[in-house]
Amino acid sequence: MKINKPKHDVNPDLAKERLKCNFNIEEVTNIIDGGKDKTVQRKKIEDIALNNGASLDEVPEECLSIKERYENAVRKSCVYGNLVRNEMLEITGIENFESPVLRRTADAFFKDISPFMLHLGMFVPTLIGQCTPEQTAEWLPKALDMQIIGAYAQTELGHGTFIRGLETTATYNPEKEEFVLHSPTITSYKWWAGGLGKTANHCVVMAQLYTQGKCHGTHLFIVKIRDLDTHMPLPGITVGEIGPRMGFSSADNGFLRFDHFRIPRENMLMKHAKVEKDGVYVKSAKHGKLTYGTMVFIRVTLVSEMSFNISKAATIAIRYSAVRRQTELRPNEPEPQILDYPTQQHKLFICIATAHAFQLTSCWLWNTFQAVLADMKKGNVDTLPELHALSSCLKAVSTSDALSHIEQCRFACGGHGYMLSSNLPFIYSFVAATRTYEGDYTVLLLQTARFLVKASEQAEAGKKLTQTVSYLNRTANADRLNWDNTHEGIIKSFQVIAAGKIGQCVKSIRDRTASGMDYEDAWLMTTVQLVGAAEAHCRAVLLNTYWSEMRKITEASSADVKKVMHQLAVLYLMYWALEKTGDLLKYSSVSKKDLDELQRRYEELLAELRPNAVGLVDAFDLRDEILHSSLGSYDGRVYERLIEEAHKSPLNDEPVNQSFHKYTKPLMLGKL
Ligand SMILES: CCCCCCCCCC/C=C\CCCC(=O)SCCNC(=O)CCNC(=O)[C@H](O)C(C)(C)COP(=O)(O)OP(=O)(O)OC[C@H]1O[C@@H](n2cnc3c(N)ncnc32)[C@H](O)[C@@H]1OP(=O)(O)O
Ligand SMILES: Cc1cc2nc3c(=O)[nH]c(=O)nc-3n(C[C@H](O)[C@H](O)[C@H](O)COP(=O)(O)OP(=O)(O)OC[C@H]3O[C@@H](n4cnc5c(N)ncnc54)[C@H](O)[C@@H]3O)c2cc1C
Repeated sequence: MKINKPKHDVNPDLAKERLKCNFNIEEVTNIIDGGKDKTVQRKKIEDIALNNGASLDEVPEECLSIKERYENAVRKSCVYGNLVRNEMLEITGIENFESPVLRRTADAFFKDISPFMLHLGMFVPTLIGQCTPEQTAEWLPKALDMQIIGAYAQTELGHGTFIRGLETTATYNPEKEEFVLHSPTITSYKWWAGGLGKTANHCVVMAQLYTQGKCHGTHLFIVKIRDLDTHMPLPGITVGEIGPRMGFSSADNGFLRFDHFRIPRENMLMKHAKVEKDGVYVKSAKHGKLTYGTMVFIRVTLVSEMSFNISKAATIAIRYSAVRRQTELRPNEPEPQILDYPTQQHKLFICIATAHAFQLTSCWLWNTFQAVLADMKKGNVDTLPELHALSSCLKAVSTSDALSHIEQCRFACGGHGYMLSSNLPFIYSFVAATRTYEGDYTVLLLQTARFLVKASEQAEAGKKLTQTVSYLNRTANADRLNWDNTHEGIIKSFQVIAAGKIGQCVKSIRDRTASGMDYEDAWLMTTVQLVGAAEAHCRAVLLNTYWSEMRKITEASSADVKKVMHQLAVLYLMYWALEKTGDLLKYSSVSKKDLDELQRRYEELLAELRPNAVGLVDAFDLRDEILHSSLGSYDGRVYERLIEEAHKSPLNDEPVNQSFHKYTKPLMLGKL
């Protein structure tokens, strides 16, 4: 495999690590990419995007002022957008405009975030999923060609989670065949939408639809908010940026207020429900929640996004841990590489395994999503609730796990991991937002719990359940599972834990209603348990999917690759079994002796994986331009890069800062 040759000598410790690797790295890269041809395609696209140096910043993004950072990000977005439009989409095919390969190259341009991200990330998918064929013909080519730039304005100052509580109104006027968009209260300001503040000239707006004097709930509208030539906000539109936040600092998350702003009837996105010219409302024939489709789509894509982010953090932390030496183990012996500490391996090897677990699960989820879309095309929406439950819990758990693993990667890099030049803080703050946006963690797990409680009741009634909950048919009446210390045994025990927790939730709700509580209160009182049950279900799905997909995908692999992929999956199973010993003790016959044995095997496995650690992160094949890290580059020149980055700090532009003469010296002389 062609590796982008480092310009400098590779750090000797890192070079030695690469000699130790006992499997074919290229083979693993091909598995991650989804095949050899996909690796070739990805590399071709990366060469187009990255070889001309357009992504490089003279001054690091983080050293710029807010305005400069935004302006620089727009500049790079335009260069990048142009490359996507003119060269990259030709290779992926226009239908793959959200291919992870494009997503990956975008990271080389933006340490933080592109102000255009939501244009391709949400605006375009909404047009694809919510427009009639006529609307698609009108809007989509312009959006894909970037003649118009869009945002997705759903959340308001007062409501994000509870979509039915949104207050923006769209009132239909049949005489003029127009909708009037209005923000009636301060809490109805649209708030948060990425790219809305300064970049977008259009946006998709979620608003309460009124026609013939009746409210029909939230629907989507496409709205032009700025003049295409001058970029000035149109009359009736107040738009701006919401201010600095934890991350997302090179983008313009926006606010938007409508003052009786008129749009043509054709601007309601009418694939599912519509308003006729005379004002008659025609509801969706298929399902009431199809306007939420973009959210489901993004939740599905976020699982692969989390795999990518963990793989970046793991690459940085593992390469750094191979270079970094700290603390004598024995007097007069060289300090060991910190990667030799089992505690360090415990923090980091699970990250490699999780990146693979999420990647394989995301492919499986994507196929499930495509199958549901195909069903819906034929008018069958029966599979939608399961997809909603699955995408909700996988989005919640993958973003939450990614966040804690990335934080562990930062801890694993000690003080240097706190430097922005390590890139770990950027990765962390980006992923921190994913736990909240597109549906908060708790809220989404409670959506899954609704589905699980219904499924449990169906299992109780002897009905056959769909695939992801079919374990409830087998385990509904099981009390404590007989512990079986095999891989399949661990997966089964997680299914029994999930079934036990769901059963306990159903019992709590029933006990509470039997004692006089109404159903809503009984549900509310049980929500802490319900969140735990949905998380347990998600763990069972993740473990089962990772294990079975790993076995499938490595069927034709070489023996060494099979072995290392198998070791990672076993590590994942054991890690989670040990994390959840309390649940295992409660729901299975596992003994202290069994758990001690599991712990011993886990520690041995860390040691077995140790020689392959650097090879495994090299297999993610993340170019230095994408990693943006002083600690994680391929050549391991950690200390040299930290010093080079320090010299880029604007505070080092002059030997004495003016504040000394203005403030410090007068203070020292008692003249302040
Ligand atoms: C180069 C390419 C780059 C690509 C990059 C990709 C990465 C993209 C990054 C994007 C970056 C930032 C994006 C951030 C964007 C946003 O955050 S947009 C805003 C997102 N907002 C949310 O997610 C809000 C969360 N809230 C909800 O989803 C719903 O309100 C909630 C589900 C919580 C409840 O909805 P209600 O309308 O109140 O519904 P209920 O009455 O509770 O439920 C009724 C039944 O409907 C079922 N339901 C709900 N949602 C769905 C759904 N989506 N699909 C199918 N079914 C659904 C629900 O379960 C109930 O069913 P039941 O009655 O139990 O059978
Ligand atoms: C970086 C970023 C980018 C974003 N981009 C966009 C965008 O482009 N477009 C857009 O429309 N929106 C966007 N959002 C908004 C985002 O979708 C919402 O913030 C998110 O859905 C959470 O909603 P909320 O802010 O109303 O939180 P809240 O719902 O107010 O949550 C606050 C707390 O209350 C809890 N809670 C709320 N409801 C319940 C319940 N029913 N049961 C139990 N607990 C509950 C939550 O768990 C949480 O702990 C973005 C947000 C961020 C942070």
